[in-house]
Amino acid sequence: MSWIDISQPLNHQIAGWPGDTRFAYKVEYSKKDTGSVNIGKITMSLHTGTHIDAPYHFDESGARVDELDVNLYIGPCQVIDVSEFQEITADLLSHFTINKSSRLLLKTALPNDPTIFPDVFPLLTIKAIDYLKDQGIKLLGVDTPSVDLPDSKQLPIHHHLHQSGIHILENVMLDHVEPGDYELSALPLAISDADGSPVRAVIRPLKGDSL
Ligand SMILES: Nc1ccccc1C(=O)C[C@H](N)C(=O)O
Ligand SMILES: [Zn+2]
Ligand SMILES: [Zn+2]
Repeated sequence: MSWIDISQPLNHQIAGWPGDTRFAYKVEYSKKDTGSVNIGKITMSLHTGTHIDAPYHFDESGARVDELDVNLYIGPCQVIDVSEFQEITADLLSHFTINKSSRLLLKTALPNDPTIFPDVFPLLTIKAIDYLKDQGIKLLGVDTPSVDLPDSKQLPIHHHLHQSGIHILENVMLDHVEPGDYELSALPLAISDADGSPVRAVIRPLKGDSL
């Protein structure tokens, strides 16, 4: 089975977080300059497009990107469709059979348009996070720019996920993905001390017995 890209393309059209560093790419040294090669340069917030949050993003003493276990970001995952709901509650999640893959991707009601920063998007309740913890989830992926409200200063959902041992992957694209069991690869870059990292997130269907 082939891999399916669930990453937002990094280009000049991508919607960044309001007020944060926009994505830019240019050929800083051209083949004409160097006589041999084109050398590109990017400028971006580490929270642009499909990315992971290191706990240090919201907690001064939290782990940095290079301290995170790479095994979190590769392995079995489940995609569930919660797109009928504006709030993701424990009750709603309890109607799905969550498998033991420890990685969960939520396909929410927010349509995938990397060029638009949405005003509102679905959020998890605190009890929903407790439920995911009880189900053994270690990595939660969402198709929204954040797991908290855009103007939140307290970031209750980030903190509660962290306290529950659940790591965060944001801005995946799932509109073209059917719910089901997959294998995920969404490795952060090896950036020392960083608060987050862009990832290339891909999934491929798992056969029934390979969990
Ligand atoms: N760039 C920002 C600037 C200010 C406040 C938040 C951000 C975020 O990127 C939030 C992020 N996406 C998050 O939820 O982890
Ligand atoms: Zn982030
Ligand atoms: Zn976040």
